[in-house]
Amino acid sequence: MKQTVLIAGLGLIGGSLALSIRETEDIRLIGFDSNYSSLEYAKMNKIVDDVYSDFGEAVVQADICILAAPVSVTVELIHQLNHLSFTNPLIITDVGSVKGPIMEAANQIKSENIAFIGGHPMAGSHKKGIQAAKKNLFENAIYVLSPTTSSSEEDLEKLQALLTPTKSKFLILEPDEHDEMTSVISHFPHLIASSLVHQARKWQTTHPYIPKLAAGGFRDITRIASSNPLMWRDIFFQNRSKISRLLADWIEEMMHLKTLIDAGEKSQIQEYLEQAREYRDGLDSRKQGAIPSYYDIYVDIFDQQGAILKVIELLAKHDISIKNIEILEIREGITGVLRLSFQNKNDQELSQAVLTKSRYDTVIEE
Ligand SMILES: NC(=O)C1=CN([C@@H]2O[C@H](COP(=O)(O)OP(=O)(O)OC[C@H]3O[C@@H](n4cnc5c(N)ncnc54)[C@H](O)[C@@H]3O)[C@@H](O)[C@H]2O)C=CC1
Ligand SMILES: O=C(O)C(=O)Cc1ccc(O)cc1
Repeated sequence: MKQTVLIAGLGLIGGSLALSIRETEDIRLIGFDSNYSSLEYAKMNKIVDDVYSDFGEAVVQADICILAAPVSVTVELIHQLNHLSFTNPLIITDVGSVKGPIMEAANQIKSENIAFIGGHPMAGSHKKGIQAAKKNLFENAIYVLSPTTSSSEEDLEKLQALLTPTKSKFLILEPDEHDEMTSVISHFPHLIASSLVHQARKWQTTHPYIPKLAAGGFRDITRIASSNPLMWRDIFFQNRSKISRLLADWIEEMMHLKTLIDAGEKSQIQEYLEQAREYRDGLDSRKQGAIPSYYDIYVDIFDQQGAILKVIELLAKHDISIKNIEILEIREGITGVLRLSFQNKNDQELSQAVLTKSRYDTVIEE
């Protein structure tokens, strides 16, 4: 019998999940969103079979429901469940970047027919909305699952089976442990990235060349500051106690660094940098990182008109999808370097073969 799967919140993450599971046999995929144009887009592009603008009407039909709205909305939707009646078993999961408040709301679900399993696919982008959704967004990413006392082993297996087409890697975590770790490796770095951008903006008033000088390093470390402010506001608010603790630690760490800098402690500063480099280099993010790094290739190009386009066209001809492109260095008349990022090793290796055949110099850093 066909299972009905509801995705509540058809944005970047909900839309990407829909795209990766929609070809599964024997499921009817339905979507709910408060934004009418997202519903229309999802229906027009056959991302889901049917759309609903009323959560209650949609969720009572579902066998599995994925809540993919902002964290605070997800909490509200969970509370709404207590005003509905469920006659058949229903597995509910979510995709929220913070688990604590969502699991707290889930613990208050009254219906015995609902099994709740927290979830968080650890991949995304700075874009938002269903138009930015991608079928392979979660490939190779960690997908955190947090079962509750309301869910059985069989429920967990059913959910994992549904999510298998995402090609992500499941990791079972306690919600609090999840929130602690994501505050360190995702939420807090985001705050710092935004603060660095603010610092540069302040200095620009007296140093107008700052934007021209902002090179690869500044761009690398502040990339995530270009993400969706509404979503991140919600994340900071929902995980504020953990983030505040990290801020206090960070301020202490900065004070320590200031002491070293003010005292001109060369050797201690070098040791600090060496220790950081050692730890950073040891993080083999492809094997153990929560947020996977992409598979990169560095390509030498010459500063000629259309040089970048030629590389892109060459790869497109071979149906290779590029996840990200960055120009690392290009000055007039001089060789530049393009960093191309791919979703998986296969695309990375295929691209290298294609580019080498066309006489490009490429490097893959191990
Ligand atoms: N963007 C990212 O990189 C990642 C986001 N997440 C989590 O995924 C969730 C969704 O984020 P995105 O898809 O990026 O955001 P988005 O802004 O692309 O999508 C959110 C969707 O929720 C809908 N929505 C907002 N309020 C609603 C309401 N009251 N009722 C019904 N629908 C409503 C919006 O119309 C939109 O379609 C968030 O909880 C976020 O923490 C998880 C992993 C990565
Ligand atoms: O693009 C990046 O580096 C991200 O940080 C994506 C991301 C954003 C939010 C999440 O909860 C998980 C992953």
